[in-house]
Amino acid sequence: MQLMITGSSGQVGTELKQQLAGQAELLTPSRSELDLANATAVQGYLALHRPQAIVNAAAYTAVDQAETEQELALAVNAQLPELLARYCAQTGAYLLHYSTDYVYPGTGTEPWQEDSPTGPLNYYGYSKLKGDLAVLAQCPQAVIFRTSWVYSGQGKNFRSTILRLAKEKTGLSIVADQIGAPTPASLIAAISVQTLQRYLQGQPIAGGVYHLAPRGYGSWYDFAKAIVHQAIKQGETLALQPEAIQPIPSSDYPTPAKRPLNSRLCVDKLEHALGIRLPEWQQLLASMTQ
Ligand SMILES: NC(=O)C1=CN([C@@H]2O[C@H](COP(=O)(O)OP(=O)(O)OC[C@H]3O[C@@H](n4cnc5c(N)ncnc54)[C@H](OP(=O)(O)O)[C@@H]3O)[C@@H](O)[C@H]2O)C=CC1
Ligand SMILES: Cc1cn([C@H]2C[C@H](O)[C@@H](COP(=O)(O)OP(=O)(O)O[C@H]3O[C@@H](C)C(=O)[C@@H](O)[C@H]3O)O2)c(=O)[nH]c1=O
Ligand SMILES: [Mg+2]
Repeated sequence: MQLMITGSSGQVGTELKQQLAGQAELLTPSRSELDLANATAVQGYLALHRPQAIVNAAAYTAVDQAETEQELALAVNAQLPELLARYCAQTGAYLLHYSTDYVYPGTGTEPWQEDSPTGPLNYYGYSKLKGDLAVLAQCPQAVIFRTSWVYSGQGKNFRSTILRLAKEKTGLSIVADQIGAPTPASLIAAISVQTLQRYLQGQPIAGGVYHLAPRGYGSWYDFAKAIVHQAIKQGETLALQPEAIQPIPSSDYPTPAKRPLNSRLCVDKLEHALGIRLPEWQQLLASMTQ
C-alpha cells in the first residue's frame, strides 16, 4: 500500500515514519519537495502519486504566531485537510487526521466528550476546528484523533523547552490553572498504526472524532515538575531544582493567544473502539529516555 505521511519531519510524523517503516510503501515529501500551503502543488502531488492512504500529521502549530499569521495557519490547518479529505472521498483512500484540545472553550472542569460543543479561544484552535469540520463533511469515513500537549524526544515542545530552561535558570514560573494530559508523539503514532492495521484487515473503526491522550490529568506546572524530577533521576545536571518551580495563574503569564483552562479529554470512546486501556501520562513520561 502507498501511504502518504504529511508533516513527516514533525513530532508525530517522525514517530509515524519510524513505526511504519517496512509496513507500507511510504510517501514522505519534505517541505522543500511539497509546500502544503500550496493547494495546486498538493493536488499535483496527489494526482501523480495516487496514495491509497494518507496520514495528515502536518499542521501549523505555533499557537501565538497563528494570531498574526492567520492566512498561513488557515491554509495548513483547514484548507489542506479539506483538500486531502476530498481526494480520499473521491478515490476511496483512507484518511487519518489529527486535531487538538484547543478546539474546546476551556470552561468547567468536566472532561470534554467528542460531541461536546466546541468554541476555540485562539486562531490556531479556530483553524484546526475548521479543518475537522471540513474533513468530516468531505469524508465521513475519515478518523480524526483529537490529542493534547504533544511532546517527544525531538523537535520543539514543552518538555524540550523546560529541559533547556532547567539548565540555564535557577527559578521558573509555570501556569498551574490550565489542566490537560501531556501526550507522547510515540503514543499517537502507535495508536495510528493500530488504526491503520484495523483498516487493512477490513475492520476499520468508525469514522469520526476520537480523543487520544493518556489517562489522568495535570497542569503545565505538574508536567514541568515531573520533567525536572525525571531528568534529575536520570543523572542530568541542572541549574534548576524542582522546588524552585513556582505555580502561577494564567493571568501572570500573558501571551498573544489565549489558552483554555480545561483541556481534559475523555478517552473512553477510543479505548472502546480499539479494546485498549491507555496508560497514565506520568508513566509514559517516566519511560522517556532522551
Ligand atoms: N504539538 C502539540 O502540542 C499538539 C499537536 N496537535 C496536532 O497533532 C498533529 C501533529 O502535531 P506535531 O507533530 O506536534 O506538529 P509539528 O509542529 O511537530 O510538525 C508539523 C509538521 O508540519 C509540517 N508543515 C507545516 N507547514 C508546512 C508547509 N507549509 N509545507 C510543508 N510542511 C509543513 C512541518 O514541516 P517543517 O518541519 O518543515 O516545519 C512539520 O513536519 C497536528 O495536527 C497538530 O495540530 C494536537 C494537540 C497538541
Ligand atoms: C515556557 C513557559 C510556558 N508557560 C506556559 C504557557 C502555556 O500556557 C503553557 C504551555 O506552553 P506552550 O508554549 O508549550 O503551549 P502551547 O504551544 O500553547 O501548547 C499547545 O500547542 C498546540 C499546538 C496544541 O495543540 C495544544 O495541545 C498545546 O500543546 O505553559 C509558563 O507558564 N511558563 C514558562 O516558562
Ligand atoms: Mg507551542
